Amino acid sequence: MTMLENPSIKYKSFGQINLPDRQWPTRMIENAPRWLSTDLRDGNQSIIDPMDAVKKRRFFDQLIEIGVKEIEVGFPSAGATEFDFISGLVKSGAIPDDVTVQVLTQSREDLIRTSFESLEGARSAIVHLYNAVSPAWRDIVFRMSKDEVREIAVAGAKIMREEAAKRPETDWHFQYSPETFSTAELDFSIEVCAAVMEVLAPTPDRPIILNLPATVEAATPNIYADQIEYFCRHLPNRESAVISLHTHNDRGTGVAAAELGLMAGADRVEGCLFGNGERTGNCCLVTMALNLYTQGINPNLDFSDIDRVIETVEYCNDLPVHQRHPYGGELVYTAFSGSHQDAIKKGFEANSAQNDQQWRVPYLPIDPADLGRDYEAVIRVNSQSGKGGFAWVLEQDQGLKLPKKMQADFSKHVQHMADRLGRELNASDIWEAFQEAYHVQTPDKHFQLVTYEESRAADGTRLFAGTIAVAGSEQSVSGRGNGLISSVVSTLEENFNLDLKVLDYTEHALGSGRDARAAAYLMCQSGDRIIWGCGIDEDIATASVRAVLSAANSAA
Ligand SMILES: CC(=O)SCCNC(=O)CCNC(=O)[C@H](O)C(C)(C)COP(=O)(O)OP(=O)(O)OC[C@H]1O[C@@H](n2cnc3c(N)ncnc32)[C@H](O)[C@@H]1OP(=O)(O)O
Ligand SMILES: CC(C)C(=O)C(=O)O
Repeated sequence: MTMLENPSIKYKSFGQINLPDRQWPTRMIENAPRWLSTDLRDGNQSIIDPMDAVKKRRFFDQLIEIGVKEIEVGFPSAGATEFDFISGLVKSGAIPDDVTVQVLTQSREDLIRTSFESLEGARSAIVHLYNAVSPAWRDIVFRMSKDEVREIAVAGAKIMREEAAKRPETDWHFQYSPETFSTAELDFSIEVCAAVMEVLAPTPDRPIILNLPATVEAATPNIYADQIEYFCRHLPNRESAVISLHTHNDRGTGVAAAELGLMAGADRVEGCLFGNGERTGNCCLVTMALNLYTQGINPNLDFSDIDRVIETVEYCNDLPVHQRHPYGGELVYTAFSGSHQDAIKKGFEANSAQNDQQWRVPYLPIDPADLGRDYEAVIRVNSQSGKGGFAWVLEQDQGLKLPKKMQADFSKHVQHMADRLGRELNASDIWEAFQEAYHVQTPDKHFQLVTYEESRAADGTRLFAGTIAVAGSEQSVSGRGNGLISSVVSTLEENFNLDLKVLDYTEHALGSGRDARAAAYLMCQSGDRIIWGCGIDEDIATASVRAVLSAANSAA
């Protein structure tokens, strides 16, 4: 092979479809399509080690749990593993009444007959026949004329009709795919499909499924949409056909093509979870469905525990789901960077304060909780993070709502830890940094609270008395009146030679029920330093005394 100076000359533009009055660009998707999962066929045929029966069954059960109602369970004539799995599944009674299984076959007599045999006893099933129709396959693979290629399909359809008639106990449905549809002449695809329809005689009540594959994605998604609209407009007896889409992702736009294909008039979408499939994969059903969800359309598929779905898919396919895969990837809701974290934190606060249910959180197109992801997936802290990030983690993990100015103070400690460790900080790292920075319940500190009691004098005045351990030895502190904090501060100043001026104080309840506690935050000036303290205890009064001691420890 010689190297060309400009290899792009090997390829030529796909060109346009002659459809000047195309309607799809002004249409919207308004309803969920019918979904077919081809994970157990197109997905399975493209993985290094095809699934065994155990994996296939686990995948099948997962699809049922998600709510997929049409499932291509395999290619029965591929071999004993496939045949036995399909036949076993049919006989096991594991196919729910509202689920229809589908099998794929080339248009070859022996393979079609084997496919029907595998479905013996099924309540209802779809037999899916295919043959390629585009010029390259006609010339290179079949070495046949158009008429001969059309005849492959017609002959196959006749055998399907015959095999179905032999087994009237099953509710048979037929599907035909003009494989390589998107690179074939549209009028020829229509001609072949119409010929198949003549044999199988579909009606509006018992329609045929015509599945129009972009077997290899070769053009922009608008071209595929044009092809679908053209096909729908020119197919004779259109009302007796369900138009199904089967896109691949060679150009990275398999989902986009399927979305535009729905606007162009299709009724059904075939694909695989997380886009598994030949080469770059099939249309990703997760992305497709959740894209609808974010437009206010119920996709009729349940991804509320997406991690469980990922676990199944990764186990059965033995392939990882990429961390950035739309909706499911481990990192797709995660913000590490400061300004993103700040906006997300504010978004969550605004979202919980608003009355309507409209989701409006910057940087998050979907509520991760809808897919079973919790706060840990959303904000993660490393050296790129800002105060919004760790404040969010502390709030979610410990319930602490740090005052804004204290966040800035704590930020230095977090930055220091992130730089020192050179890795992401998890919730327990941040909590450890916080406890260390503010001497929260650290037993080796200068000032420790030993006892604290509160009572009322006869005239109602608040009295408090406590014991502080200072560098190992115990000292009493006491005070009266409402100025609990200032009393403790002045006791400390008088007895322990401390210089603390209280600048700001906030407190809030922490947790609820039997776990209810309180947190108090204190900002003080000591000389020319600004010092923060934090106290956490069962009641506000004790928490605030602890906050004073926390600040005192920093000042000491
Ligand atoms: C785009 C898609 O994903 S299509 C689905 C593809 N999936 C699979 O192939 C997985 C399962 N397949 C298999 O296990 C095997 O292909 C089998 C067992 C079904 C058949 O194997 P083989 O008999 O060795 O045939 P093979 O698949 O190599 O096909 C080659 C022959 O079938 C013909 N052929 C290919 N597709 C079709 C078709 N859809 N209809 C009719 N004939 C076809 C080819 O032209 C070729 O004919 P030739 O031998 O006269 O040149
Ligand atoms: C058999 C058909 C539907 C197929 O898998 C494809 O064209 O990709």
